[in-house]
Amino acid sequence: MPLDLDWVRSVQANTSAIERRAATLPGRRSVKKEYQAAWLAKAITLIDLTTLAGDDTEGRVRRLCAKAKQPVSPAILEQLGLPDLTTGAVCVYHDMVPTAVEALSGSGIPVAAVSTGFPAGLSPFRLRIAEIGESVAAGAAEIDIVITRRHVLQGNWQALYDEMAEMRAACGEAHVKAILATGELGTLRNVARASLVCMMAGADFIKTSTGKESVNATLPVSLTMIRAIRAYRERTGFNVGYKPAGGISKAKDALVYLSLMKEELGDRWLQPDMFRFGASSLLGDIERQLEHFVTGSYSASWRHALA
Ligand SMILES: O=C[C@H](O)COP(=O)(O)O
Repeated sequence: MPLDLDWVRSVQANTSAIERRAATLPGRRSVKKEYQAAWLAKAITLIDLTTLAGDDTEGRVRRLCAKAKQPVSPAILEQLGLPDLTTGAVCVYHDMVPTAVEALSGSGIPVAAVSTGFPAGLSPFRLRIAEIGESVAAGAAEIDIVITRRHVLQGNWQALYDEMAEMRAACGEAHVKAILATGELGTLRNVARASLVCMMAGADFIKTSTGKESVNATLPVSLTMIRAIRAYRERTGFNVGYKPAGGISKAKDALVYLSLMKEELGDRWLQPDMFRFGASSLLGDIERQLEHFVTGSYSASWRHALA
């Protein structure tokens, strides 16, 4: 849709109310036993299993892809009655896209590439656009772009909209997730406004963080972005997906996020085309919990070192 500046400037965020609501979430009694196992299995299908490290190698990416195809040991999956469970996607740097595409071939698991000069997003704009094209040509079905934080901090919504719209166009058929790097946006009001502008410019998903900021996904930020998605849906009829990313590494945290999605947006946002966790180590903890559910004992975390 065109940029609606009146709408953007009218958006406010009541920080203390958002923080109060977010603080009630982790302390609640959680689901137990088979209900917990079912929610954790659901969480696995929503993970963008990620490696975004300077020392990534083809070998590491191939191991990660094997893990995405078979996220939990076959014995546990058999007991759960879920033999075909996979993660939602594998997320890598552009350079690793061909390796991931080859390793996942035939599995139906999409490859997501972080493009546009990730994580700072400050390389020349034409190079950021070219990088998207190269990632798509290499087989990435999903592109995680980073926005220019400066545009938000300066309230230059037109520049943010134009940037996002051009990146959206460069993605073609690929799905685009807009990383806001919320830890660098200063206020929750900025987070809400940036979310809205990216949705207006065509983002399929809005995503909290690169995982490289000093503050990554948080519940107050998530509540702010989820409410922006809800407002956008109510006003335009378009569903936009949500991806919290960075620092989500415990199964119990995943359950809190899923309950938040269910309460705020409903079951539609518990499907892989509407919700993802961006996480490098969450799967290992979920696997431990599922093993405990099936065997009654906890395994050492080193047994689940990968992912
Ligand atoms: O988008 C995904 C993040 O980079 C992953 O962050 P994490 O390593 O803290 O799970």
